[in-house]
Amino acid sequence: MADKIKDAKIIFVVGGPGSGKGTQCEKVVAKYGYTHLSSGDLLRAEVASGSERGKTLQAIMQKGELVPLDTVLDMIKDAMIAKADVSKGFLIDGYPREVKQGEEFEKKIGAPCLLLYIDAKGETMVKRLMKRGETSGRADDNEETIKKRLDLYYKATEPVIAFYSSRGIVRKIDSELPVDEVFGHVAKAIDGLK
Ligand SMILES: Nc1ncnc2c1ncn2[C@H]1C[C@H](O)[C@@H](COP(=O)(O)OP(=O)(O)O)O1
Ligand SMILES: [Mg+2]
Repeated sequence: MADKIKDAKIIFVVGGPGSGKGTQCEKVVAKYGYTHLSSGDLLRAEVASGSERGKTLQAIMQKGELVPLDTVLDMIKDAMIAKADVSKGFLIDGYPREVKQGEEFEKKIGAPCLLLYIDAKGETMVKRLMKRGETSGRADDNEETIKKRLDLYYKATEPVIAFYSSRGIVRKIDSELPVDEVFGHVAKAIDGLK
């Protein structure tokens, strides 16, 4: 089963909460037909299902903490396998959150050919998340949880970027720009793939 996705084009989309990962991924889907898998969306769908696992996940996410690695990875892998036959490539959005998650992903699924590093300033991310929180209904889009998520991002996720930089697959995207300009740079990075 996993063989089907071994040779797939895999792009990691990494950046802080509210940096614009989801926004850019949607545009990539529209232009390139890639499959967008947001680890956060997969987890929130599990929460919405009302399952026991969902209840445990909700408590963790509400605190702004990372859910157990195996849970996220299994969800991503299942979703990738489900799309393997029709997908031209996969955008893995919001994963890896820490270096260990990247290592496990590569062991169980495959290696990314590109890491899009969606970069915005801390104050910009807070501002965007507070605004998103007015309508998102997300339990973690509140001031206290936002602060925890940002701290965790700097501590756990920034090392992910350093880890993949040494492989030469990181493209840093300035996400302070208007959405369409940001996308121009994202598209250039994707067009640069073999
Ligand atoms: N380049 C940009 N300029 C202004 N606002 C942006 C932006 N990119 C995203 N946003 C807005 C849309 C959302 O309300 C909010 C967070 O974006 P998002 O795509 O949901 O972020 P993420 O998925 O990284 O958490 O910021
Ligand atoms: Mg998102």
